[in-house]
Amino acid sequence: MLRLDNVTKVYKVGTFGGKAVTAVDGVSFDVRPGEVVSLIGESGSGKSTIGRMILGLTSVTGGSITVDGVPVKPGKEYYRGVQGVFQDPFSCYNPVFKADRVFRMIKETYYPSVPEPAWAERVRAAVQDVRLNPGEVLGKYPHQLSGGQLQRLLIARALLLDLKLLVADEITSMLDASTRIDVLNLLADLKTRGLGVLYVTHDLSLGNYLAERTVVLRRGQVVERGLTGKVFGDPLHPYTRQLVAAVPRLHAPWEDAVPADTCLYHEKGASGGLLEAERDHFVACACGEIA
Ligand SMILES: Nc1ncnc2c1ncn2[C@@H]1O[C@H](COP(=O)(O)OP(=O)(O)OP(=O)(O)O)[C@@H](O)[C@H]1O
Repeated sequence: MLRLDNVTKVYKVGTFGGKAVTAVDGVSFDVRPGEVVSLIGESGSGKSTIGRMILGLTSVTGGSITVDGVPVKPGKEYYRGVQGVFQDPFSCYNPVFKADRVFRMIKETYYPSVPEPAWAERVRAAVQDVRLNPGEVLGKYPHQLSGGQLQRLLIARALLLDLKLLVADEITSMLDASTRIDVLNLLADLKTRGLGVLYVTHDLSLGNYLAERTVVLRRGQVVERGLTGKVFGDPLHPYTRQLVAAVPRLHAPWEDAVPADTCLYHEKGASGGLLEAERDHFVACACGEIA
């Protein structure tokens, strides 16, 4: 469904755009219907840039991004099937309007001919689907709702469309632990409706909890990707090993990652792209990481 092929993003920065920052460099992966793929990497690795390109919020410099074979095309039809939810739910609402105005905008744009009572029923159902009580949340201003409630209303809003793909960018980072799990479980529910979810996070344990497949990004490049159990159960790239070793564990001391002394990619004589080390488990060259 979502497919990125050799995608690159170069930002022009500095006076008159004289300098170039390569934020994303030759990235390829896909998201299938009914699965969550997590995009993991340190700050500045290019995760949000990838999300923004998929949502048509910034242009692609090279390569291609398609949804069901169709290139990203910002506009009404595209956003009917592809939506984003972001880290700070408050920034998505206008504080002077009641929070459920986000639903009104969907109706005006996509469903102007649906009669009001039928629309109100659809909104109520979508709000219940995200485990909120319509009577408690509809009709309130954003400041009268919690971050978790606002985040869920944004997901409900997305559910009112014929959604194929949801880009969820750090959506749980401002939530407390119990609300975070609620929202994560909600994303997991979306899978059962056949939606694809790209879950952007720097938190490996949340990605591990939720995602069928994982893409590990470093400095704009994919260093490892594949089935989540394989990527985190048997990390092949030194950077992924560092990430796994850095996950805090209760009642256990921090562990150092085992330093890599060989590059699997070159050991296996791979060239170009990623090495398929085993089925559904790919790794990049790690020569630059070997001491
Ligand atoms: N609009 C922009 N103009 C210039 N450079 C940008 C722009 N947006 C991002 N960058 C640069 O691109 C790189 C990737 O940024 P991006 O926000 O995609 O990373 P990220 O992995 O999402 O980071 P974080 O986890 O901190 O949000 C960084 O070096 C960043 O400074």
